[in-house]
Amino acid sequence: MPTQTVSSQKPQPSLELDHVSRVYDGRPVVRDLSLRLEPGQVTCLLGPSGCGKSTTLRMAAGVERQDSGRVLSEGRVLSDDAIHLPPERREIGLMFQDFALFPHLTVADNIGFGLRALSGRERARRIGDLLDRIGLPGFADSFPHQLSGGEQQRVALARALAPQPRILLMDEPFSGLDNRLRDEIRDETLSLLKEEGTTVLLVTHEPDEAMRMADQICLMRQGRIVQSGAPYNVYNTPVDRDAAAFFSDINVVRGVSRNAITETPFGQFLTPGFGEEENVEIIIRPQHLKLDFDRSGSGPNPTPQDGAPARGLVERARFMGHESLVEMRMEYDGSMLKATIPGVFLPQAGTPLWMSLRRDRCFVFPAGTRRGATAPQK
Ligand SMILES: Nc1ncnc2c1ncn2[C@@H]1O[C@H](COP(=O)(O)OP(=O)(O)OP(=O)(O)O)[C@@H](O)[C@H]1O
Repeated sequence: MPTQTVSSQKPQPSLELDHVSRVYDGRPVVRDLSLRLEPGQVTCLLGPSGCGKSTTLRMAAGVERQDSGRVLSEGRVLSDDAIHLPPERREIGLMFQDFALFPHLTVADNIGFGLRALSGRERARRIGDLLDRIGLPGFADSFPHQLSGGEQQRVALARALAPQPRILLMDEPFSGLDNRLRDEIRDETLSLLKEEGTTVLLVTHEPDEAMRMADQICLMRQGRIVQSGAPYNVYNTPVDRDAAAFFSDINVVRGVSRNAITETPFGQFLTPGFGEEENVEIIIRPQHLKLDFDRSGSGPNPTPQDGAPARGLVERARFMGHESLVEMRMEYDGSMLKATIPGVFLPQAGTPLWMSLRRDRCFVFPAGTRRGATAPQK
């Protein structure tokens, strides 16, 4: 096999992209991107449409060749300037959005498509086992057109996993399913992937999907990975304002740093490392903005955890199912802030309420910059 081995002291990732780049028509769409898939883990490439996720996945698969950089598997070079193994020689499974089953083959033959090397008995055993595990034991002789969308998706997953690929690359595999079914199929898929111990790279533009599925999220923007880590860390310590905003609505409180302190209607924030007179943005998610009733013009006492409260008037309140969304207009400067409150809380428009910010959930960034994170305020 025309491959080379690269020595390394660290445990080898199942798949590694090493400084890969891709240019289309003179436009860089993947820029110097490095990524490691750890064995048995689900890694989600998450980002807005057009940021280069699918191109990255196609280079990992070998369907497409990078202009520069390398693709390795367990330290073995799969593709670089000299070598390029085709997809079928990479022991990689692929599953795309249009998971097109072969319409003229039965469910069993679709699942068994990649198992032609096995004996008839072994093949039948593996197909039967997978049919049981996807919850479709009686469907072996059905044809794809006789199945619902969710059932077809399950069969496509079984087909992709049947040859026991070490690595499965999935490009928006759930996007053809309706919302309710999607959650169910995602959970089933994750259980099956974990049972099989498959290493997965999953491309999605949906933060909820990445949070639900991933061991590691790689957040992409304009051809680069701007942040990667466990879902909890990526959500709770965003690298910049846009990274925070990708996962939920955000509130932005603005101020100016003077002597390493930024005054806001919610009290002082420490802004060490900021320039004198530098504009500061304090970001907080709506669920971390607290609301309190107005008691004859005064609010709750300031605390180290929540800083000082600021008063506002309810602009509108809406019931969203499991929570209520309250939009507040700040008395201080007329700006709008949003709070989400669990359960039913629907104050009348014009009601005065006091808002405070959970300090440990605030992110402080220089205004208008990307990737300039400082630590959350303690
Ligand atoms: N074969 C191609 N030729 C020219 N441009 C391409 C080609 N494939 C993709 N592009 C462009 O490269 C950019 C990145 O595309 P890519 O499909 O990787 O993004 P994506 O993040 O997966 O987006 P989406 O979620 O919409 O699929 C896009 O602007 C796209 O139009």
